[in-house]
Amino acid sequence: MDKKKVIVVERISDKGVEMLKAQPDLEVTVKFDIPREELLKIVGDYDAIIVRSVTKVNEEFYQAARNLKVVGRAGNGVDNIDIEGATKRGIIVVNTPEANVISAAEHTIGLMLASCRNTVKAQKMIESRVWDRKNLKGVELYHKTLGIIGLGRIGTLVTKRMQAFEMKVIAYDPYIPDSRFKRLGVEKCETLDDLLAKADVITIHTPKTEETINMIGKEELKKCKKGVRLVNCARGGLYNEQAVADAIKEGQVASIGLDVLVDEPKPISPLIGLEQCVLTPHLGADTVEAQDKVGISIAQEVVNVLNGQMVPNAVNLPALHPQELEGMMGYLQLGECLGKLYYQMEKDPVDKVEVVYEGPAANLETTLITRSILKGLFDPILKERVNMVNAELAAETRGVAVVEGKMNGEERMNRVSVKISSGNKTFTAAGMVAPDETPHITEVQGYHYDLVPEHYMILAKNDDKPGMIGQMGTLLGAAHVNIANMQVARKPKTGNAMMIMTVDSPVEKATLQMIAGLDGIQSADFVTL
Ligand SMILES: NC(=O)c1ccc[n+]([C@@H]2O[C@H](COP(=O)([O-])OP(=O)(O)OC[C@H]3O[C@@H](n4cnc5c(N)ncnc54)[C@H](O)[C@@H]3O)[C@@H](O)[C@H]2O)c1
Ligand SMILES: O=C(O)CC[C@@H](O)C(=O)O
Repeated sequence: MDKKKVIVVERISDKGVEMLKAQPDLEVTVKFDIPREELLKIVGDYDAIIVRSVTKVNEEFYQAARNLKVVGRAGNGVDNIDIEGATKRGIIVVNTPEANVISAAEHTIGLMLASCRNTVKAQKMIESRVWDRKNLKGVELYHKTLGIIGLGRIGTLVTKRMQAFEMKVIAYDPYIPDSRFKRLGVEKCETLDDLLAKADVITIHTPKTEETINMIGKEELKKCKKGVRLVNCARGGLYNEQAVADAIKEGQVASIGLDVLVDEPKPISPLIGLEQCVLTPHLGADTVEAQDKVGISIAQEVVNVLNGQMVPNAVNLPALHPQELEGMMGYLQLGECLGKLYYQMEKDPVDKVEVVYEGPAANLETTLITRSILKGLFDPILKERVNMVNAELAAETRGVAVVEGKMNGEERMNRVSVKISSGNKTFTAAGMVAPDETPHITEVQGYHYDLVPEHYMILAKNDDKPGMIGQMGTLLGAAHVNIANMQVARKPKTGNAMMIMTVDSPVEKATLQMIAGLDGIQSADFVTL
Protein backbone atom coordinates (compact mmCIF):
# COMPACT_ATOMS: atom_id res chain seq x y z
CA MET A 1 0.00 0.00 0.00
CA ASP A 2 1.23 3.51 -0.81
CA LYS A 3 2.45 5.45 2.18
CA LYS A 4 0.45 8.55 3.18
CA LYS A 5 2.48 11.75 2.89
CA VAL A 6 2.68 14.35 5.66
CA ILE A 7 4.53 17.68 5.48
CA VAL A 8 5.37 19.79 8.54
CA VAL A 9 5.92 23.39 7.38
CA GLU A 10 6.23 25.23 10.70
CA ARG A 11 8.33 24.34 13.71
CA ILE A 12 6.83 21.77 16.08
CA SER A 13 8.65 19.97 18.90
CA ASP A 14 11.08 17.15 18.13
CA LYS A 15 8.80 14.84 20.09
CA GLY A 16 5.97 15.55 17.65
CA VAL A 17 8.18 14.97 14.61
CA GLU A 18 9.55 11.74 16.14
CA MET A 19 6.02 10.48 16.70
CA LEU A 20 5.14 11.08 13.04
CA LYS A 21 8.34 9.45 11.82
CA ALA A 22 7.71 6.39 13.98
CA GLN A 23 4.60 5.56 11.91
CA PRO A 24 5.56 2.89 9.36
CA ASP A 25 2.79 3.83 6.93
CA LEU A 26 3.69 7.54 6.77
CA GLU A 27 6.25 9.39 4.68
CA VAL A 28 7.14 12.53 6.63
CA THR A 29 8.75 15.69 5.22
CA VAL A 30 9.86 18.44 7.61
CA LYS A 31 10.61 21.69 5.79
CA PHE A 32 10.28 25.11 7.40
CA ASP A 33 10.10 28.59 5.85
CA ILE A 34 9.20 27.37 2.37
CA PRO A 35 8.47 30.37 0.11
CA ARG A 36 4.72 30.50 -0.64
CA GLU A 37 5.13 29.81 -4.38
CA GLU A 38 7.18 26.71 -3.72
CA LEU A 39 4.74 25.49 -1.07
CA LEU A 40 1.85 25.81 -3.55
CA LYS A 41 3.85 23.81 -6.07
CA ILE A 42 4.59 20.88 -3.76
CA VAL A 43 1.54 20.74 -1.49
CA GLY A 44 -0.48 18.74 -4.05
CA ASP A 45 1.65 15.68 -3.21
CA TYR A 46 0.60 15.57 0.44
CA ASP A 47 -2.27 13.95 2.34
CA ALA A 48 -1.65 16.03 5.47
CA ILE A 49 0.01 19.29 6.42
CA ILE A 50 0.98 20.59 9.85
CA VAL A 51 1.07 24.38 10.25
CA ARG A 52 1.17 26.92 13.05
CA SER A 53 -0.09 30.49 12.77
CA VAL A 54 1.94 31.79 9.81
CA THR A 55 0.85 29.59 6.88
CA LYS A 56 -2.31 30.93 5.22
CA VAL A 57 -4.49 27.94 4.42
CA ASN A 58 -6.94 29.62 2.05
CA GLU A 59 -8.74 29.05 -1.27
CA GLU A 60 -5.54 29.42 -3.30
CA PHE A 61 -3.89 26.87 -1.02
CA TYR A 62 -6.76 24.35 -1.28
CA GLN A 63 -6.74 24.58 -5.07
CA ALA A 64 -3.11 23.50 -5.04
CA ALA A 65 -3.57 20.89 -2.30
CA ARG A 66 -5.43 18.35 -4.41
CA ASN A 67 -4.81 15.31 -2.18
CA LEU A 68 -5.15 17.01 1.18
CA LYS A 69 -7.22 15.17 3.78
CA VAL A 70 -6.18 16.87 6.98
CA VAL A 71 -4.79 20.21 8.12
CA GLY A 72 -3.14 19.96 11.54
CA ARG A 73 -2.90 23.31 13.34
CA ALA A 74 -0.19 22.92 15.95
CA GLY A 75 -1.82 25.34 18.37
CA ASN A 76 -5.11 26.88 19.29
CA GLY A 77 -6.37 29.71 17.00
CA VAL A 78 -7.45 28.74 13.48
CA ASP A 79 -7.88 32.22 12.04
CA ASN A 80 -5.18 31.46 9.43
CA ILE A 81 -7.27 28.55 8.12
CA ASP A 82 -10.35 28.82 5.88
CA ILE A 83 -12.52 26.31 7.74
CA GLU A 84 -15.46 26.61 5.34
CA GLY A 85 -13.17 25.90 2.38
CA ALA A 86 -11.87 22.79 4.17
CA THR A 87 -15.38 21.59 5.04
CA LYS A 88 -16.55 21.98 1.43
CA ARG A 89 -13.74 19.71 0.33
CA GLY A 90 -14.11 17.21 3.15
CA ILE A 91 -10.74 18.19 4.63
CA ILE A 92 -10.60 17.71 8.39
CA VAL A 93 -9.01 20.53 10.36
CA VAL A 94 -7.61 19.54 13.74
CA ASN A 95 -5.97 21.70 16.37
CA THR A 96 -4.68 21.42 19.94
CA PRO A 97 -6.92 23.83 21.85
CA GLU A 98 -5.86 22.81 25.35
CA ALA A 99 -2.13 22.22 24.93
CA ASN A 100 -0.82 25.78 25.18
CA VAL A 101 -3.43 27.64 27.22
CA ILE A 102 -1.46 27.63 30.49
CA SER A 103 1.56 29.11 28.72
CA ALA A 104 -0.63 31.74 27.05
CA ALA A 105 -2.26 32.66 30.37
CA GLU A 106 1.12 32.94 32.09
CA HIS A 107 2.47 35.09 29.26
CA THR A 108 -0.57 37.37 29.52
CA ILE A 109 0.26 37.94 33.17
CA GLY A 110 3.93 38.45 32.34
CA LEU A 111 2.99 41.19 29.86
CA MET A 112 0.60 42.73 32.39
CA LEU A 113 3.29 42.92 35.06
CA ALA A 114 6.02 44.07 32.67
CA SER A 115 3.89 46.91 31.31
CA CYS A 116 2.66 47.99 34.75
CA ARG A 117 6.25 48.09 36.07
CA ASN A 118 8.09 49.56 33.03
CA THR A 119 10.34 46.53 32.93
CA VAL A 120 11.45 46.92 29.31
CA LYS A 121 12.07 50.66 29.60
CA ALA A 122 14.13 49.99 32.76
CA GLN A 123 16.22 47.35 31.04
CA LYS A 124 16.94 49.68 28.12
CA MET A 125 18.08 52.39 30.58
CA ILE A 126 20.43 50.04 32.38
CA GLU A 127 21.81 48.83 29.05
CA SER A 128 22.68 52.49 28.32
CA ARG A 129 24.34 52.65 31.79
CA VAL A 130 21.66 54.98 33.25
CA TRP A 131 20.34 54.41 36.82
CA ASP A 132 17.32 56.69 36.95
CA ARG A 133 14.44 55.40 39.07
CA LYS A 134 12.31 58.55 39.10
CA ASN A 135 10.85 57.91 35.63
CA LEU A 136 10.14 54.25 36.21
CA LYS A 137 7.42 54.28 38.84
CA GLY A 138 4.86 51.60 38.17
CA VAL A 139 1.48 50.61 39.63
CA GLU A 140 0.32 47.68 41.76
CA LEU A 141 -2.33 45.27 40.59
CA TYR A 142 -3.53 44.56 44.13
CA HIS A 143 -7.17 45.62 44.62
CA LYS A 144 -7.40 46.97 41.07
CA THR A 145 -10.18 45.87 38.72
CA LEU A 146 -9.21 43.51 35.92
CA GLY A 147 -11.60 43.48 32.96
CA ILE A 148 -11.48 40.26 30.93
CA ILE A 149 -13.04 40.21 27.47
CA GLY A 150 -13.70 36.56 26.57
CA LEU A 151 -14.02 34.21 29.54
CA GLY A 152 -13.03 31.02 27.70
CA ARG A 153 -10.10 28.72 28.45
CA ILE A 154 -7.36 31.36 28.71
CA GLY A 155 -9.62 34.05 30.16
CA THR A 156 -10.54 31.62 32.93
CA LEU A 157 -6.92 30.68 33.69
CA VAL A 158 -5.97 34.36 33.85
CA THR A 159 -8.93 35.01 36.16
CA LYS A 160 -7.89 32.34 38.67
CA ARG A 161 -4.30 33.52 38.72
CA MET A 162 -5.13 37.22 39.07
CA GLN A 163 -7.61 36.53 41.87
CA ALA A 164 -4.55 35.28 43.77
CA PHE A 165 -3.13 38.79 43.24
CA GLU A 166 -6.33 39.99 44.96
CA MET A 167 -7.54 41.81 41.88
CA LYS A 168 -11.29 42.20 41.44
CA VAL A 169 -12.13 40.38 38.21
CA ILE A 170 -15.01 41.46 35.97
CA ALA A 171 -15.69 40.00 32.53
CA TYR A 172 -17.66 40.51 29.33
CA ASP A 173 -18.56 37.37 27.40
CA PRO A 174 -22.15 37.19 26.16
CA TYR A 175 -21.72 33.59 25.02
CA ILE A 176 -21.18 31.82 28.31
CA PRO A 177 -23.73 31.01 31.00
CA ASP A 178 -24.09 33.04 34.19
CA SER A 179 -23.18 29.92 36.18
CA ARG A 180 -19.57 30.13 34.94
CA PHE A 181 -19.26 33.74 36.15
CA LYS A 182 -20.71 32.69 39.52
CA ARG A 183 -18.47 29.65 39.85
CA LEU A 184 -15.38 31.76 39.16
CA GLY A 185 -16.44 34.61 41.43
CA VAL A 186 -16.33 37.01 38.47
CA GLU A 187 -18.67 39.97 38.11
CA LYS A 188 -20.56 39.72 34.84
CA CYS A 189 -20.60 42.82 32.62
CA GLU A 190 -23.80 42.87 30.58
CA THR A 191 -22.20 45.17 28.00
CA LEU A 192 -18.71 45.91 26.79
CA ASP A 193 -19.21 49.56 27.81
CA ASP A 194 -19.88 48.41 31.36
CA LEU A 195 -16.47 46.68 31.46
CA LEU A 196 -14.69 49.60 29.81
CA ALA A 197 -16.03 52.02 32.41
CA LYS A 198 -14.96 49.91 35.40
CA ALA A 199 -11.63 48.25 34.52
CA ASP A 200 -8.17 49.49 35.52
CA VAL A 201 -6.54 46.79 33.40
CA ILE A 202 -8.17 45.15 30.35
CA THR A 203 -7.07 41.88 28.80
CA ILE A 204 -8.74 40.33 25.77
CA HIS A 205 -9.06 36.57 25.15
CA THR A 206 -11.52 36.18 22.28
CA PRO A 207 -10.90 34.51 18.94
CA LYS A 208 -10.40 36.82 15.94
CA THR A 209 -13.80 37.03 14.28
CA GLU A 210 -15.74 39.63 12.28
CA GLU A 211 -17.23 40.72 15.59
CA THR A 212 -13.98 41.00 17.54
CA ILE A 213 -11.65 42.63 14.97
CA ASN A 214 -11.14 46.25 16.12
CA MET A 215 -13.42 45.53 19.08
CA ILE A 216 -11.53 48.21 21.01
CA GLY A 217 -11.08 51.30 18.84
CA LYS A 218 -11.08 55.07 19.27
CA GLU A 219 -14.62 55.32 20.69
CA GLU A 220 -14.19 52.41 23.11
CA LEU A 221 -10.89 53.78 24.43
CA LYS A 222 -12.63 57.08 25.25
CA LYS A 223 -15.05 55.10 27.46
CA CYS A 224 -12.19 53.62 29.51
CA LYS A 225 -10.82 55.05 32.76
CA LYS A 226 -8.00 57.53 32.14
CA GLY A 227 -4.69 55.68 32.44
CA VAL A 228 -6.20 52.29 31.65
CA ARG A 229 -3.70 49.52 30.98
CA LEU A 230 -4.21 47.03 28.15
CA VAL A 231 -2.99 43.52 27.37
CA ASN A 232 -3.50 41.42 24.25
CA CYS A 233 -2.11 37.89 24.12
CA ALA A 234 -4.87 36.64 21.80
CA ARG A 235 -4.78 37.92 18.22
CA GLY A 236 -3.44 41.04 16.52
CA GLY A 237 -6.08 43.61 15.61
CA LEU A 238 -8.58 43.00 18.41
CA TYR A 239 -7.46 46.39 19.68
CA ASN A 240 -7.11 48.88 16.85
CA GLU A 241 -3.38 49.57 16.86
CA GLN A 242 -3.59 53.14 15.56
CA ALA A 243 -6.30 54.08 18.08
CA VAL A 244 -4.24 52.63 20.96
CA ALA A 245 -1.07 54.41 19.78
CA ASP A 246 -3.00 57.73 19.65
CA ALA A 247 -4.56 57.10 23.09
CA ILE A 248 -1.11 56.38 24.57
CA LYS A 249 0.20 59.67 23.21
CA GLU A 250 -2.83 61.49 24.70
CA GLY A 251 -2.31 59.81 28.11
CA GLN A 252 -5.67 58.01 27.96
CA VAL A 253 -3.91 54.62 27.85
CA ALA A 254 -1.00 54.24 30.27
CA SER A 255 0.51 51.08 28.82
CA ILE A 256 -0.07 48.06 26.65
CA GLY A 257 1.45 44.58 26.71
CA LEU A 258 1.16 42.90 23.33
CA ASP A 259 2.13 39.43 22.17
CA VAL A 260 0.33 39.75 18.85
CA LEU A 261 0.22 42.27 16.03
CA VAL A 262 -1.91 42.76 12.94
CA ASP A 263 0.99 42.21 10.57
CA GLU A 264 2.79 39.05 11.56
CA PRO A 265 5.46 38.00 10.98
CA LYS A 266 6.54 41.36 9.45
CA PRO A 267 5.22 43.89 11.97
CA ILE A 268 4.66 47.48 10.87
CA SER A 269 2.57 48.70 13.81
CA PRO A 270 2.39 52.35 15.06
CA LEU A 271 2.86 50.85 18.54
CA ILE A 272 6.41 49.73 17.84
CA GLY A 273 8.86 52.11 19.48
CA LEU A 274 6.48 53.57 22.08
CA GLU A 275 8.06 53.22 25.51
CA GLN A 276 4.65 52.43 27.10
CA CYS A 277 4.39 49.39 24.91
CA VAL A 278 5.85 45.96 25.82
CA LEU A 279 6.02 43.71 22.79
CA THR A 280 6.77 40.04 22.20
CA PRO A 281 6.71 38.23 18.83
CA HIS A 282 3.76 35.87 19.43
CA LEU A 283 5.50 33.92 22.18
CA GLY A 284 2.42 32.99 24.19
CA ALA A 285 2.72 29.31 23.32
CA ASP A 286 6.49 29.17 23.16
CA THR A 287 7.42 27.23 26.24
CA VAL A 288 9.09 23.85 26.44
CA GLU A 289 6.02 22.37 28.09
CA ALA A 290 3.43 23.81 25.70
CA GLN A 291 5.41 22.95 22.58
CA ASP A 292 5.93 19.35 23.72
CA LYS A 293 2.21 19.00 24.39
CA VAL A 294 1.25 20.72 21.12
CA GLY A 295 3.71 18.69 19.01
CA ILE A 296 2.72 15.31 20.42
CA SER A 297 -0.95 16.07 20.36
CA ILE A 298 -1.06 17.37 16.76
CA ALA A 299 1.05 14.45 15.50
CA GLN A 300 -1.32 11.98 17.18
CA GLU A 301 -4.41 13.68 15.78
CA VAL A 302 -3.10 13.79 12.23
CA VAL A 303 -2.14 10.10 12.44
CA ASN A 304 -5.60 9.24 13.77
CA VAL A 305 -7.38 11.12 11.00
CA LEU A 306 -5.21 9.47 8.32
CA ASN A 307 -6.04 6.08 9.87
CA GLY A 308 -9.73 6.86 9.55
CA GLN A 309 -10.30 7.30 13.27
CA MET A 310 -12.39 10.02 14.87
CA VAL A 311 -10.55 12.70 16.81
CA PRO A 312 -11.81 14.85 19.65
CA ASN A 313 -10.35 18.11 18.34
CA ALA A 314 -11.66 18.26 14.78
CA VAL A 315 -12.53 21.92 14.30
CA ASN A 316 -15.10 21.19 11.58
CA LEU A 317 -16.85 18.35 13.43
CA PRO A 318 -18.91 18.51 16.63
CA ALA A 319 -16.60 18.57 19.65
CA LEU A 320 -16.46 15.47 21.82
CA HIS A 321 -14.56 14.47 24.93
CA PRO A 322 -12.32 11.41 24.38
CA GLN A 323 -14.53 9.31 26.72
CA GLU A 324 -17.64 10.24 24.72
CA LEU A 325 -15.84 9.29 21.53
CA GLU A 326 -15.05 5.82 22.92
CA GLY A 327 -18.73 5.01 23.37
CA MET A 328 -19.50 6.32 19.86
CA MET A 329 -17.35 4.11 17.63
CA GLY A 330 -19.88 1.26 17.34
CA TYR A 331 -22.64 3.75 16.50
CA LEU A 332 -20.55 5.47 13.84
CA GLN A 333 -19.88 2.07 12.20
CA LEU A 334 -23.56 1.15 12.47
CA GLY A 335 -24.66 4.47 10.96
CA GLU A 336 -22.32 4.09 8.01
CA CYS A 337 -23.54 0.51 7.37
CA LEU A 338 -27.21 1.52 7.49
CA GLY A 339 -26.59 4.42 5.10
CA LYS A 340 -24.51 2.30 2.71
CA LEU A 341 -27.33 -0.15 2.10
CA TYR A 342 -29.57 2.29 0.21
CA TYR A 343 -27.75 3.05 -3.05
CA GLN A 344 -26.51 -0.54 -3.27
CA MET A 345 -30.11 -1.81 -3.17
CA GLU A 346 -32.12 1.06 -4.68
CA LYS A 347 -31.62 3.47 -7.58
CA ASP A 348 -34.07 6.32 -6.90
CA PRO A 349 -32.62 9.68 -5.82
CA VAL A 350 -33.19 10.43 -2.14
CA ASP A 351 -35.41 13.35 -0.99
CA LYS A 352 -35.38 12.84 2.72
CA VAL A 353 -33.52 10.97 5.45
CA GLU A 354 -35.25 10.53 8.80
CA VAL A 355 -33.29 9.09 11.70
CA VAL A 356 -34.78 8.10 15.05
CA TYR A 357 -32.59 7.40 18.06
CA GLU A 358 -34.15 5.36 20.85
CA GLY A 359 -33.13 4.49 24.42
CA PRO A 360 -29.44 4.95 25.32
CA ALA A 361 -28.63 5.86 21.68
CA ALA A 362 -30.74 9.00 22.11
CA ASN A 363 -28.35 10.29 24.79
CA LEU A 364 -25.32 10.29 22.51
CA GLU A 365 -23.95 13.04 20.23
CA THR A 366 -26.46 11.97 17.58
CA THR A 367 -25.52 14.64 15.01
CA LEU A 368 -22.28 12.74 14.54
CA ILE A 369 -24.10 9.43 14.01
CA THR A 370 -26.41 11.12 11.51
CA ARG A 371 -23.33 12.34 9.67
CA SER A 372 -22.02 8.78 9.52
CA ILE A 373 -25.38 7.64 8.05
CA LEU A 374 -25.13 10.37 5.40
CA LYS A 375 -21.51 9.47 4.72
CA GLY A 376 -22.59 5.85 4.19
CA LEU A 377 -25.56 6.91 2.07
CA PHE A 378 -23.47 8.94 -0.36
CA ASP A 379 -20.42 6.68 -0.31
CA PRO A 380 -21.56 4.40 -3.18
CA ILE A 381 -22.10 7.42 -5.45
CA LEU A 382 -19.43 9.89 -4.25
CA LYS A 383 -16.75 7.56 -2.81
CA GLU A 384 -13.90 9.40 -1.11
CA ARG A 385 -15.37 12.82 -1.92
CA VAL A 386 -17.73 12.42 1.04
CA ASN A 387 -16.67 12.04 4.65
CA MET A 388 -17.79 12.95 8.16
CA VAL A 389 -16.81 16.57 7.60
CA ASN A 390 -18.79 17.32 4.45
CA ALA A 391 -21.58 14.72 4.71
CA GLU A 392 -24.18 17.26 5.90
CA LEU A 393 -23.16 19.65 3.15
CA ALA A 394 -23.39 16.83 0.60
CA ALA A 395 -27.02 16.24 1.69
CA GLU A 396 -27.82 19.94 1.58
CA THR A 397 -26.36 20.51 -1.87
CA ARG A 398 -28.36 17.52 -3.18
CA GLY A 399 -31.57 18.89 -1.67
CA VAL A 400 -31.86 15.97 0.75
CA ALA A 401 -33.77 16.96 3.89
CA VAL A 402 -32.36 15.43 7.06
CA VAL A 403 -34.56 15.03 10.14
CA GLU A 404 -33.51 13.64 13.51
CA GLY A 405 -35.87 12.41 16.22
CA LYS A 406 -35.20 11.07 19.70
CA MET A 407 -37.12 8.78 22.00
CA ASN A 408 -35.38 8.89 25.36
CA GLY A 409 -36.15 6.65 28.28
CA GLU A 410 -34.19 3.91 30.04
CA GLU A 411 -36.93 1.35 29.37
CA ARG A 412 -36.58 1.79 25.62
CA MET A 413 -34.42 -0.55 23.54
CA ASN A 414 -31.20 0.90 22.19
CA ARG A 415 -32.00 1.45 18.50
CA VAL A 416 -31.08 3.66 15.54
CA SER A 417 -33.63 3.53 12.72
CA VAL A 418 -33.34 5.17 9.34
CA LYS A 419 -36.13 5.92 6.87
CA ILE A 420 -34.98 7.05 3.45
CA SER A 421 -37.65 8.48 1.15
CA SER A 422 -37.70 8.99 -2.57
CA GLY A 423 -41.05 10.44 -3.62
CA ASN A 424 -43.61 8.15 -2.01
CA LYS A 425 -41.25 5.15 -1.88
CA THR A 426 -39.48 4.45 1.40
CA PHE A 427 -36.55 2.29 2.44
CA THR A 428 -36.00 1.44 6.10
CA ALA A 429 -33.12 -0.05 8.05
CA ALA A 430 -32.28 -0.16 11.75
CA GLY A 431 -29.68 -1.41 14.15
CA MET A 432 -28.32 -1.37 17.68
CA VAL A 433 -24.92 -1.44 19.33
CA ALA A 434 -24.07 -4.21 21.81
CA PRO A 435 -22.28 -3.40 25.10
CA ASP A 436 -18.99 -4.60 23.54
CA GLU A 437 -19.51 -1.84 20.86
CA THR A 438 -20.31 -4.31 18.07
CA PRO A 439 -22.93 -2.93 15.69
CA HIS A 440 -25.88 -5.20 14.83
CA ILE A 441 -28.31 -4.77 11.95
CA THR A 442 -31.77 -5.48 13.33
CA GLU A 443 -34.05 -4.51 10.44
CA VAL A 444 -33.96 -4.01 6.68
CA GLN A 445 -37.11 -3.15 4.73
CA GLY A 446 -39.39 -4.33 7.54
CA TYR A 447 -37.58 -7.71 7.93
CA HIS A 448 -36.06 -8.35 11.35
CA TYR A 449 -32.60 -9.83 12.05
CA ASP A 450 -29.82 -9.77 14.57
CA LEU A 451 -26.79 -9.70 12.32
CA VAL A 452 -23.27 -8.34 12.78
CA PRO A 453 -22.53 -6.60 9.46
CA GLU A 454 -19.50 -7.79 7.48
CA HIS A 455 -17.62 -6.30 4.55
CA TYR A 456 -19.43 -8.40 1.90
CA MET A 457 -23.13 -9.25 2.10
CA ILE A 458 -25.89 -10.56 -0.15
CA LEU A 459 -29.48 -9.49 0.46
CA ALA A 460 -31.99 -11.56 -1.47
CA LYS A 461 -35.77 -11.20 -1.35
CA ASN A 462 -37.56 -14.44 -2.02
CA ASP A 463 -40.88 -16.26 -1.92
CA ASP A 464 -41.36 -17.78 1.51
CA LYS A 465 -41.34 -21.42 0.33
CA PRO A 466 -39.18 -24.53 0.82
CA GLY A 467 -35.88 -24.98 -0.99
CA MET A 468 -34.78 -21.34 -1.27
CA ILE A 469 -31.82 -21.57 1.12
CA GLY A 470 -30.62 -24.80 -0.47
CA GLN A 471 -30.68 -23.36 -4.00
CA MET A 472 -28.70 -20.30 -2.87
CA GLY A 473 -26.13 -22.40 -1.02
CA THR A 474 -25.60 -24.67 -4.02
CA LEU A 475 -25.19 -21.79 -6.43
CA LEU A 476 -22.75 -19.86 -4.22
CA GLY A 477 -20.80 -23.06 -3.54
CA ALA A 478 -20.41 -23.61 -7.29
CA ALA A 479 -19.17 -20.00 -7.59
CA HIS A 480 -16.61 -20.65 -4.77
CA VAL A 481 -18.22 -18.05 -2.50
CA ASN A 482 -18.07 -19.11 1.15
CA ILE A 483 -21.11 -18.15 3.27
CA ALA A 484 -19.96 -16.97 6.70
CA ASN A 485 -23.35 -16.29 8.25
CA MET A 486 -26.93 -16.36 7.12
CA GLN A 487 -30.27 -15.19 8.49
CA VAL A 488 -33.74 -15.38 7.00
CA ALA A 489 -36.63 -13.19 8.03
CA ARG A 490 -40.20 -13.44 6.81
CA LYS A 491 -43.34 -11.35 6.72
CA PRO A 492 -45.81 -14.19 7.37
CA LYS A 493 -48.97 -12.70 5.92
CA THR A 494 -47.30 -11.63 2.69
CA GLY A 495 -45.61 -14.87 1.70
CA ASN A 496 -42.35 -12.94 1.31
CA ALA A 497 -38.99 -13.41 2.99
CA MET A 498 -35.50 -11.94 2.76
CA MET A 499 -32.18 -13.69 3.30
CA ILE A 500 -29.07 -11.82 4.37
CA MET A 501 -25.78 -13.64 3.97
CA THR A 502 -22.35 -12.44 4.95
CA VAL A 503 -19.79 -13.90 2.55
CA ASP A 504 -16.01 -14.10 2.58
CA SER A 505 -15.34 -12.70 -0.90
CA PRO A 506 -16.90 -10.39 -3.48
CA VAL A 507 -19.71 -11.84 -5.60
CA GLU A 508 -19.32 -11.50 -9.38
CA LYS A 509 -22.10 -9.81 -11.37
CA ALA A 510 -22.73 -13.02 -13.32
CA THR A 511 -23.23 -15.01 -10.08
CA LEU A 512 -25.62 -12.35 -8.81
CA GLN A 513 -27.60 -12.53 -12.04
CA MET A 514 -27.83 -16.30 -11.66
CA ILE A 515 -29.12 -15.85 -8.11
CA ALA A 516 -31.71 -13.31 -9.30
CA GLY A 517 -32.81 -15.85 -11.96
CA LEU A 518 -33.46 -18.66 -9.45
CA ASP A 519 -37.06 -19.76 -9.12
CA GLY A 520 -38.66 -17.83 -6.22
CA ILE A 521 -35.94 -15.17 -5.88
CA GLN A 522 -37.51 -11.71 -6.28
CA SER A 523 -34.32 -9.63 -6.13
CA ALA A 524 -30.69 -10.06 -5.13
CA ASP A 525 -28.19 -7.38 -4.18
CA PHE A 526 -24.54 -7.65 -3.31
CA VAL A 527 -23.43 -4.89 -0.93
CA THR A 528 -20.03 -3.88 0.36
CA LEU A 529 -20.04 -2.29 3.80
N1 LIG B 1 -0.53 34.33 22.04
C1 LIG B 1 -0.57 33.04 21.88
O1 LIG B 1 0.44 32.42 21.61
C2 LIG B 1 -1.87 32.31 22.02
C3 LIG B 1 -1.87 30.99 22.50
C4 LIG B 1 -3.08 30.33 22.59
C5 LIG B 1 -4.26 30.98 22.22
N2 LIG B 1 -4.21 32.24 21.75
C6 LIG B 1 -5.44 32.96 21.40
O2 LIG B 1 -6.12 33.30 22.61
C7 LIG B 1 -7.49 33.50 22.34
C8 LIG B 1 -8.33 32.79 23.38
O3 LIG B 1 -8.12 31.41 23.33
P1 LIG B 1 -9.01 30.41 24.22
O4 LIG B 1 -8.42 29.06 24.07
O5 LIG B 1 -9.19 30.97 25.56
O6 LIG B 1 -10.37 30.47 23.41
P2 LIG B 1 -11.81 29.99 23.92
O7 LIG B 1 -12.54 29.62 22.68
O8 LIG B 1 -11.69 29.02 25.01
O9 LIG B 1 -12.45 31.32 24.52
C9 LIG B 1 -12.82 32.41 23.75
C10 LIG B 1 -13.94 33.12 24.47
O10 LIG B 1 -14.23 34.33 23.77
C11 LIG B 1 -15.62 34.53 23.84
N3 LIG B 1 -16.05 35.46 22.81
C12 LIG B 1 -16.19 35.25 21.49
N4 LIG B 1 -16.63 36.35 20.87
C13 LIG B 1 -16.77 37.29 21.84
C14 LIG B 1 -17.20 38.64 21.83
N5 LIG B 1 -17.56 39.25 20.72
N6 LIG B 1 -17.23 39.29 23.02
C15 LIG B 1 -16.85 38.71 24.16
N7 LIG B 1 -16.45 37.41 24.23
C16 LIG B 1 -16.40 36.72 23.08
C17 LIG B 1 -16.19 33.15 23.68
O11 LIG B 1 -17.51 33.08 24.18
C18 LIG B 1 -15.23 32.32 24.51
O12 LIG B 1 -15.68 32.14 25.83
C19 LIG B 1 -7.71 33.03 20.91
O13 LIG B 1 -7.70 34.15 20.06
C20 LIG B 1 -6.48 32.19 20.63
O14 LIG B 1 -6.18 32.11 19.27
C21 LIG B 1 -3.04 32.93 21.66
O1 LIG C 1 2.79 29.42 18.11
C1 LIG C 1 1.84 29.50 17.38
O2 LIG C 1 1.74 28.87 16.34
C2 LIG C 1 0.66 30.36 17.79
C3 LIG C 1 0.18 29.98 19.12
C4 LIG C 1 -1.14 30.56 19.49
O3 LIG C 1 -1.38 31.79 18.97
C5 LIG C 1 -2.27 29.65 19.22
O4 LIG C 1 -3.29 30.11 18.76
O5 LIG C 1 -2.14 28.47 19.55
